[in-house]
Amino acid sequence: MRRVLRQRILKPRDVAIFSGEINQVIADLIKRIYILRSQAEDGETVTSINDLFFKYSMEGLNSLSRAGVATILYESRLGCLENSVPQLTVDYIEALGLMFSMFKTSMYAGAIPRWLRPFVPKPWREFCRSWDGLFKFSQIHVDNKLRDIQCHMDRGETVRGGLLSCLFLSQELTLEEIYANMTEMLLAGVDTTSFTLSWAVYLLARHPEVQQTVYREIVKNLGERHVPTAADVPKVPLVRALLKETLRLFPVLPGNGRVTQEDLVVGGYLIPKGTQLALCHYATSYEDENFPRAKEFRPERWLRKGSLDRVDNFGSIPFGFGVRSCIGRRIAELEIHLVVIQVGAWVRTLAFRLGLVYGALLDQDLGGRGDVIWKTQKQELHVKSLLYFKMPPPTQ
Ligand code: HEM
Repeated sequence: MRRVLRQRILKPRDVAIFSGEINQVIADLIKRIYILRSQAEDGETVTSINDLFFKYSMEGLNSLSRAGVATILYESRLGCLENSVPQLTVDYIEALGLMFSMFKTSMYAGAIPRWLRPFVPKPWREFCRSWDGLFKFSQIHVDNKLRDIQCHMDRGETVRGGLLSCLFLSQELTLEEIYANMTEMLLAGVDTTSFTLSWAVYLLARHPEVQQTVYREIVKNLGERHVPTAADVPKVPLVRALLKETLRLFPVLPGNGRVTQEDLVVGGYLIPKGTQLALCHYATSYEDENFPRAKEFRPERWLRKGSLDRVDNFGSIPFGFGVRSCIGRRIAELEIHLVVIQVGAWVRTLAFRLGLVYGALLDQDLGGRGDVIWKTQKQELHVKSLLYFKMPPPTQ
C-alpha cells in the first residue's frame, strides 16, 4: 500500500491538489457552525466542537479517497456536516463509534491465548464484532466506487482518481487488501486529525494573545476573505508552528514502538536484536533539554530564522519517523492548516477569538503526560465540548 501511494501523498506538493475538495468541506463546516450557533440558547455557543471536527475530518478524508472520481457516476459526499445526515453515513459514524468505544476492552483481545477464549469470550467477540462492522461498511463503500471505476474503464474512458482509484488501478493489491487498507486509512485518519484540531483550538482559546498574533499574520499575509490553497500555507508560518506545538503538547498517539533488527548500542547500553522498544512522546516532548520551557505553549519556538536555522527536533515526532511513519501526515497537515487559516481569515477582526466557557472544570490542570491524558479522557472531552466559537454574524 505504501509503495502504491508513496508518490500520491507523501510530500506536501503531492497532496496540494486536494486543496479544492478540502475547501469545499471547510465551507460546509463554517456554514454548520453558523447554523449551530443560531440554534443555541444564547445564540453563540457551539458545543461538541470535537464532534464537529470529527465530522469535518471524516468528510474531508472521504472526499480525498474519492477526489477526482467526482466526475464519475453518482458521486456524492458523505453528508456529515448536513442538517440531516444520510442514514448510510449515520451507520458509518456509529460503526466507528462502536469500534472506538470498544477499543479499551477489545485491545486486550489479542493478548488472550486462543485456548482461553471460550472461557473469557467477551473481548474477542466484541473485537470481531466491531471490526466486522467496519469492514462490512467499508466493503459496501469501496464496491460502489469500484463499480463506477470499472464502468468508466469498460467504456474506454481514462480514470483519474484519488487514493481508492489509485490503489485499484495499480493492480498491486487484492480486493481484500484494498478493503482492509481503506478501512485502516479512515480509522487512522479521522480521530487523529479531529483531536489535533480540537487541541489546537483549545490552546488558542486559552492563549488569546497567540490567537491574535496568528490572526494578524493570516490577515496581513493572505487577506481577510482569502480561500487558501496549499501554496498559501508557507506564507503563514505561525499556523504551521501552531500545529507543531499542538502536537508536541498533545501528541495524539502517546507512544510508538519498534523492534530492533540488529544489536544496537545506544548511550552505552547494549540493546539486543529483537528487543521491543517503546518511545513515549510525552516524555520527550516535555523535556526542557529538548524544548526550553517545555510546559509552555509557545508556537514561535518552531519558527525558522533563516534557512540554516532548522528547528526539526526529534524530541517531538508525533507522526513517527522512517519507512513506517504516518502515511497520512501531509493530508492531515493540509486539512488542519487550511481550516485554521479559513476560520481565521473568514470571520474578520474579532472573530477568530475562540472563547472559553470558564468554570471550575477548566481551572483544573489538564496535565500533559500520557497517563494523565488516558485517565482523564472523559473529562477532557467534556472540557473540549465547552469550547465555543465567538463570531460576528456572517457577512453577505
Ligand atoms: C494529526 C493527525 C495524525 C497523526 C498525529 C498521526 C500519527 C501517526 C503515527 C504516530 C503513526 C505511526 C508511525 C510510526 O510508527 O513511525 C501513524 C501511522 C499511520 N497513519 Fe497516521 N496520523 C495522523 C493522521 C493520519 C491520516 C489523515 C491518515 C490517512 C489518510 C493516517 C494514516 C496512517 C497509516 C495508514 C499509518 C500506518 C503506516 C504504516 O504502518 O506504514 N494518519 N500515524
